[in-house]
Amino acid sequence: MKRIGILTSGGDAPGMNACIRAVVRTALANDLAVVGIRRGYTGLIAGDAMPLDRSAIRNTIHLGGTILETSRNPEFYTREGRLKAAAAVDRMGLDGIVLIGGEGTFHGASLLAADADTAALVGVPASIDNDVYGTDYCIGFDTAANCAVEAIDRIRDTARSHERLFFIEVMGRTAGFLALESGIAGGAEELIIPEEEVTVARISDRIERGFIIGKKSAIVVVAEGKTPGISFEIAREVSERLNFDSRVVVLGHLQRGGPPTLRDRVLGSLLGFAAVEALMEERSGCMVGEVGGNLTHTPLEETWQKKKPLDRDLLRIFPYLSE
Ligand SMILES: Nc1ncnc2c1ncn2[C@@H]1O[C@H](COP(=O)(O)OP(=O)(O)OP(=O)(O)O)[C@@H](O)[C@H]1O
Ligand SMILES: O=P(O)(O)OC[C@H]1O[C@](O)(CO)[C@@H](O)[C@@H]1O
Repeated sequence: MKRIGILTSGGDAPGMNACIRAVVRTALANDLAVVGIRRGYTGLIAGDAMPLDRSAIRNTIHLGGTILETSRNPEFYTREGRLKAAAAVDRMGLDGIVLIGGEGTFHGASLLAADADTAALVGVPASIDNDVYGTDYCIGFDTAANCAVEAIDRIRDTARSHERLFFIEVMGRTAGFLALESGIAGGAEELIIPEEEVTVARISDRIERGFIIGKKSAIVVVAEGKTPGISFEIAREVSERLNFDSRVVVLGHLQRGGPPTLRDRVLGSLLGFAAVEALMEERSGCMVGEVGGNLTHTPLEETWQKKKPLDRDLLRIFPYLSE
């Protein structure tokens, strides 16, 4: 292992820069050359790389987003696109690549490894959705969840003052991690997550029960699921059923930006170090993660083929604490 590349792919996540910084510093300390590949798989296909030295990553640990930029690249879904990427990896003379991204990024990486005899590939989980199997937390989740809790706190002030029902939609394409943890921490009255069957009748009944026992306002946290903006329809139906005024707030991309929390900086640093260590141990086709406080290596295929479950205990306590 002499020369490695690093890229960020999929949605940006706060803490990606801490991870890039850790990869660069660990690699340089071990006499490996590092190049940054710009804009995820778009840059990999184009061979768009820049040398990364100590000055490139200095003063970046506190920055949200990704200094390498990122993309969602349609061409990588095709074998032809991935073969172009493999050819570019050869041209760039890379022995290994650290891929920082989510489950889609690792799905693409697994297919790249199957299509071509290419550089060693090691993934680092980074997604505010936290939906990657093989790690308790993904880089970026903690910052996004704290952003959602702050928003819920602010909305609670106005909800209480006006005696209103609010639907707050958080991100999480097919996963309820953000909704569950921010809902518990923000004291939400109800949760709507893709992992659970939910009906307008159930939501309405729960809110009504709260009113009967003396609540004057309520907050429902909704995971966007596959349909961002779904909260507007749900809010309309619940409002009609209860004959009670409601408002909707979609947090959207607000949750993806901002300085990473301590947890995301530490996780990014740890997993960046671990990724370079894995490459030096001649591992390939795996993702580094942290499970139960231990560093782990999970085959890339498992990271997207297996479904990461929500914390059962958090799901169990929610109905008791929300009443
Ligand atoms: N099934 C797939 N086959 C080939 N490439 C894929 C596949 N899924 C995703 N990719 C590639 O990986 C990129 C990133 O995936 P995706 O957009 O799903 O984000 P992600 O890594 O899951 O991150 P996030 O959780 O933030 O959305 C895609 O734009 C595409 O280039
Ligand atoms: O930036 P885009 O392409 O709008 O992606 C939005 C999606 O990305 C995620 O934020 C994950 O990064 C999902 O929760 C959301 O559905």
